[in-house]
Amino acid sequence: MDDGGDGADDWLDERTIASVRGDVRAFWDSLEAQAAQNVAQIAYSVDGRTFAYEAPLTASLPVGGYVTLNTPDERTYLGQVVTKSVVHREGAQLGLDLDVADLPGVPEGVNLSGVSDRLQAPALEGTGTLLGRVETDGFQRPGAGDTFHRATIERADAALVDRYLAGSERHARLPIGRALYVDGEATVRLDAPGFSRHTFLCGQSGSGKTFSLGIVLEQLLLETDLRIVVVDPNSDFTSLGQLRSLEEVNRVRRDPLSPDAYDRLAERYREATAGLRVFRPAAVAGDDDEVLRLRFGDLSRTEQATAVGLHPLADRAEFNTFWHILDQLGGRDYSWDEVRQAIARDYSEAARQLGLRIENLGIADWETWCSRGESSLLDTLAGDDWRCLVLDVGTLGTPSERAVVSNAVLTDLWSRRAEREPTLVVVDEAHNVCPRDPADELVAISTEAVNRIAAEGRKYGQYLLLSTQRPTKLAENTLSQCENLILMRMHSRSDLATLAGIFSHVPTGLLEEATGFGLGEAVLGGRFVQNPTFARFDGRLSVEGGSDVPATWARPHE
Ligand SMILES: Nc1ncnc2c1ncn2[C@@H]1O[C@H](COP(=O)(O)OP(=O)(O)OP(=O)(O)O)[C@@H](O)[C@H]1O
Repeated sequence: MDDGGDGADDWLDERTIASVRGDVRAFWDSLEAQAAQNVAQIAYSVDGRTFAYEAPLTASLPVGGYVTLNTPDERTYLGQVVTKSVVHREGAQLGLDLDVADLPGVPEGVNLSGVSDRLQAPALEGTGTLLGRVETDGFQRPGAGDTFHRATIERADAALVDRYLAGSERHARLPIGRALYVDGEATVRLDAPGFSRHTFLCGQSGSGKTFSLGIVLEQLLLETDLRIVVVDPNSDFTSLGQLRSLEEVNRVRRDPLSPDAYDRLAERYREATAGLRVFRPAAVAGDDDEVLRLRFGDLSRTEQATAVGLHPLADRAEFNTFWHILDQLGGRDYSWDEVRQAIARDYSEAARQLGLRIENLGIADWETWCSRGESSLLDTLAGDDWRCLVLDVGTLGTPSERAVVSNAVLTDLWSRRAEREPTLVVVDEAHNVCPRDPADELVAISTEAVNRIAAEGRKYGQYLLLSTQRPTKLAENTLSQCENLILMRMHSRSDLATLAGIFSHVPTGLLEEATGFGLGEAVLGGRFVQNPTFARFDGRLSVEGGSDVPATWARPHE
């Protein structure tokens, strides 16, 4: 730009032209804004199962959210948005014919006629699932005849969503929280029979897995008769039988309980947890707990040999001596002390080596072992005077002790499969019990035991609920047998891709929402929900066990 001397007129001309350009741009922008506003909010379905929609950019249609679709022939459907993307639609071709010749400062010969361009209108496009045709008495599953064109689409009313989520009353339903992306309150309930499939609960640290698992266990106790065994590595469920105070219950609930409702609930919870037995190591067991102990004879021969680190070929002589000593003890009710005494009475070199091995490994010092006459955890498991067993393995002294207890329980449960007693086996931090790459022989045994239940347990009434932070840490065979998914906050794209491969009944677009979840939020998929459902877990009743360290260290300094 030349702005000096005789060029002043040119400068004026350019400024005028810039101003005209600005006006034209503003006019154009206003046309595009109008075009964007005028995008129709409509949907169509060509198969009666799914729908596609378009909507203005500002329409509030979150992925996972519920929508109602009203067709021109007055049918109403409830749907769920599964994908959403922004597209730039081509609008009308507009031509400009501006007469600028008379504007002051416009040089002769400048002409703005014949300028033409195409309007661009950004819009939302996406797809969804048709969940049901709304009838006066409920929802009809849509079929091939449920196709439509140009239905209106808008966010569904909370009452309608609540009605849909209430499901059928033919079987127990477990209220676990509130539906997400609903303008109002809609309760999410899990279908109790869905727990006859294995369940995988997954989310990164601090996403609320343990809290949510607690809610699921409380509701299973309250609403069903399913037996539950919890392998609890962080002492998180040792207080499962203790109801929070009314004030504490209401602190973690959206809809507060009245004192009367709390009293009624407390009574029901007392009854539901009457058969709850918490087993903890002797050093930490309280008055209401039982001592977590095993008899050495409870273990299978393989577990016994693995516990003392013996390999049948690499340690031929010691292994053989050990085997003979156990044979001589006979039966299965011998204690660890008796095994040690029998080894001490044997003066062979192999027995001496065996004694040294046991001493060096420190196995004799494990607090897990019963003395003769003391009852073992497996005695309780064999009886029928329990409803739920919580095994606080986390407080045991060594990883080997934890593995031996988990192995004994899992192997024993499997050996009782012919009893066909429906039992849910809950393993928190499951990557320690059935990891993808077992670190040692003891963990290899527990991995195998969980794999067995995962593969064949269902037909004997043995169901798994496995919780962990990362799916890739869990044994692949086990994970691939899980049908139910509770996915909480998860940032890792590769972990989400793994889940998408296994839980293909949950659309990938819905799984990806997990990257933005807040505390306690989850997407639920599988047999215990009618369709993938977004929820915030809400309403924990019992006291949390191993709580996080409070962040008092981060208080601002005075
Ligand atoms: N839905 C919820 N409502 C209120 N508080 C919650 C909720 N979910 C979790 N919390 C609280 O958030 C904290 C972290 O939750 P939690 O221990 O369940 O996370 P986590 O995913 O199990 O973590 P980690 O994998 O590290 O054990 C706890 O103090 C818990 O009380």
